[in-house]
Amino acid sequence: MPAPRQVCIAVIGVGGVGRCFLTQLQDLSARLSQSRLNPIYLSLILVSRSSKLLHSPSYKPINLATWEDDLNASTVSVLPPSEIASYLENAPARVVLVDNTSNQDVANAYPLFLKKGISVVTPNKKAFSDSFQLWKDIFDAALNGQGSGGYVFHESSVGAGLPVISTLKELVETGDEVRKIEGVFSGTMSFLFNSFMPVGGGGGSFSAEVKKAKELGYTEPDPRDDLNGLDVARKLTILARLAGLEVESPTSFPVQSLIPKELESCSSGDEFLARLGEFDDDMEKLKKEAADEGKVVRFVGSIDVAKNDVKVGLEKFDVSHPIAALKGSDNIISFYTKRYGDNPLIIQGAGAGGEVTAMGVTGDLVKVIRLLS
Ligand SMILES: NC(=O)C1=CN([C@@H]2O[C@H](COP(=O)(O)OP(=O)(O)OC[C@H]3O[C@@H](n4cnc5c(N)ncnc54)[C@H](OP(=O)(O)O)[C@@H]3O)[C@@H](O)[C@H]2O)C=CC1
Ligand SMILES: N[C@@H](CC=O)C(=O)O
Ligand code: NA
Repeated sequence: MPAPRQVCIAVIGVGGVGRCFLTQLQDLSARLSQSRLNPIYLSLILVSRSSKLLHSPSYKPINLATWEDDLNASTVSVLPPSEIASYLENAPARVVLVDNTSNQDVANAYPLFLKKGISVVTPNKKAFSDSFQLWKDIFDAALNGQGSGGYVFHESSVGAGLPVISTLKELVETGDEVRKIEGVFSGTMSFLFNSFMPVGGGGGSFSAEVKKAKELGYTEPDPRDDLNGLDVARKLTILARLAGLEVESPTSFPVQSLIPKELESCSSGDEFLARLGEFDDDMEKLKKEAADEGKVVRFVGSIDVAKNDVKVGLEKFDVSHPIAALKGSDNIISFYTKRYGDNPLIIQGAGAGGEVTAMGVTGDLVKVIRLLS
């Protein structure tokens, strides 16, 4: 029988997604360690939030049942990514870093982690949708890119746990020609328009639905990052790059913002949310204009690969269109390819929420563990 193997895990970010991930990690850890033929032991060796960090110089595993109390009791301040990388590179087994933040500094350090042999799994879009140079640096360092370092997987950076990135990669790797990708890419925007402007009329005020989307854990930490279209633009940047386009950044193509001009100078997300209701009438007008044409408005994006054309914004849809019929935070993503012809390959389901996003992260972790074992 082969010797039992160990994989060390470090988790940065324990918010809506991070907490769900840690619960899923506890289950996964129990299942892998109980395998009779091929046990694998997962050791959590670092956990951190924005203010605090828990780790041990001797790499003593953190208890997955008590991590939260133990982290709260920690007196260690958060460390810069370079120090975290130095700690992790000397761990007693291969390490997977799970970044559950939306932090740019952590994202910028992925090439460093990867070069040190540390694998990265993450729902954080920042690294893959920032400059094209950062994208190149990551995949030049990664073992599942052109490099010899750790592995990198980021399924939940688009469509939460839905298999969007793995599907696109397989289309490309098996030689299909991806022509167009289009759909609804934001759980927040989907929820907002499905509940503010449902087919058949009714719906709450726009500002009240934004607050609900935040409470449900669908929005980015600052909901302005969803409403300004940038979150969708980041997802399209990632998909366009995977489809072969050298998109320079999420601001290098047209993106429609739903932030009223007067609120662009708000100094915080809370101030923005407190004042958003002042603009509900504008959104009601948009709703009425569409209804008068027998349509609804939805926030969509598209990538035309041949034309190198990416765009994000509002569009009107007939009430019979599948995009108009979406429910809750559902995303719908259609891949038009040479093989699939006029009938696209379609992926649909919840595109935001802690559990479904964490599932994509845990799925990526399982892929890395298999590759490392
Ligand atoms: N929520 C969703 O439905 C989806 C989210 N995502 C992505 O998942 C990621 C996490 O989202 P979500 O859980 O909703 O966000 P939250 O705001 O709920 O959680 C973010 C966590 O990151 C921590 N954090 C922020 N900066 C740092 C830092 N420098 N060092 C250590 N910890 C830090 C925060 O610390 P503290 O607790 O101290 O505030 C918090 O624990 C984001 O990148 C998001 O885009 C992707 C798909 C869907
Ligand atoms: N805020 C995002 C979360 C997932 O990426 C969304 O609403 O889709
Ligand atoms: Na996904």
